[in-house]
Amino acid sequence: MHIIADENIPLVQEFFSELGSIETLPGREMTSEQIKQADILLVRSITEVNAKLLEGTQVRFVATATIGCDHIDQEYLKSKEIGFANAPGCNANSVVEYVLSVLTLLADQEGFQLQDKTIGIIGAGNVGGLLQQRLESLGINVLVNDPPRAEREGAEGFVTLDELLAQADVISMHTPLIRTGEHPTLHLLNQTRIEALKPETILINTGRGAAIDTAALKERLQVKNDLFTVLDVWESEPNIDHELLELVDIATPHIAGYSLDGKLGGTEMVYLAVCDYFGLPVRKKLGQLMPEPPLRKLSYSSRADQWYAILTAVRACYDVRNDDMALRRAFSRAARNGQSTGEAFDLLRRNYPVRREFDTLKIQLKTSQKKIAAQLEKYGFGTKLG
Ligand SMILES: NC(=O)c1ccc[n+]([C@@H]2O[C@H](COP(=O)([O-])OP(=O)(O)OC[C@H]3O[C@@H](n4cnc5c(N)ncnc54)[C@H](O)[C@@H]3O)[C@@H](O)[C@H]2O)c1
Ligand SMILES: O=C(O)[C@H](O)[C@H](O)COP(=O)(O)O
Repeated sequence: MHIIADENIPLVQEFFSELGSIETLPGREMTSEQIKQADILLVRSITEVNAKLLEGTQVRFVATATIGCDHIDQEYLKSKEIGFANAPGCNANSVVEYVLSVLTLLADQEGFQLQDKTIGIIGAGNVGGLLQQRLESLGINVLVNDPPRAEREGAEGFVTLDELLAQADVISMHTPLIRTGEHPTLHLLNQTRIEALKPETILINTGRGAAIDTAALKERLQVKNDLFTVLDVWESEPNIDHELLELVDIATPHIAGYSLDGKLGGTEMVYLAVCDYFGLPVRKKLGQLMPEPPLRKLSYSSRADQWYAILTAVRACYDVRNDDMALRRAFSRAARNGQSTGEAFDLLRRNYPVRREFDTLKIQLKTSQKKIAAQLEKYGFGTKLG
């Protein structure tokens, strides 16, 4: 079998080489001509997979090593009996840790306690649901809006979008991009809803950029400048709106799900899906291909304060400010040199540094610090007393 894969799918050779020949290509520019001879096409979210790409090829199976599928024309695939898989939940924990990094940073900077805030989650699937669990275990009040789930499971435990927007101090968006149907998310936060946001609301979007109307958000920020905004995803990536970038407080290049753990999990999931589809034995396991690196250790004995321990641990693992700075620097450099900022956006994503998840950091504490250990564990860190 001939397999064509996006060049940014880690361990693709290691997982797939026994199944056939592998060719890797830049995902943004993949053409029908290039993939003509492929039996299997492995993509990430930057490749539009539709009739234009697949017509005239012999592709029999498409897999995306991502959670989101809005770049795939699944109806077309069905009509041509081409198999399909994505990687549900593969990087959910990474996104949750991104949000925790944002929240702890803001609480520290602005001097508030997370337990005093109401956090509204829009879209409570793998990512939003995990975030809800993590926040509730920390004693934070959470409101959830997810109409498809509310219809299936009953309204209890859910609020309407307008209730959430009116009550939440922090809004975290985790919806897929859905353009049609009963519950579309395209410009879910439209002008009216953006205007209705309470002053000082913290708005975080790690779902898909087009769930927010960029023009309306820009207008609110330009006219009132009274929101705190955190955007990881943008309309028209990689050619994002420069004025909006200047206006938001934390700006990152769609890397919330980019922990190494999340990316490799995505590769493993699509490998398993290919084996299943073609009835092939599963011969590779992530653990064999990438033995766990030794746990990193952090000693925490200097201060008895719980909050300081949390900040230290979160920052040691993932500090969102580094990604914000990298994006702004890359854009200034590109503008100075007359280069495309779209390319700079993609380059940052392609060369993203290794980021490990919270459970790979073990925090050594004194036996007297049991309470701190318990709190750190709720964030997902490993701890060791004594
Ligand atoms: N920034 C990143 O790096 C990153 C990483 C992973 C996923 N994502 C994005 O996050 C999205 C969500 O991921 P997930 O794993 O939780 O997906 P999921 O499919 O498990 O959950 C999505 C949830 O959104 C709900 N939903 C659908 N329409 C809605 C609407 N109109 N209003 C409110 N809720 C609605 C669904 O019912 C579902 O519960 C993905 O589709 C992807 O686009 C981004
Ligand atoms: O949907 C997803 O899984 C995420 O948005 C993922 O992080 C996207 O990464 P990309 O495919 O753009 O590299």
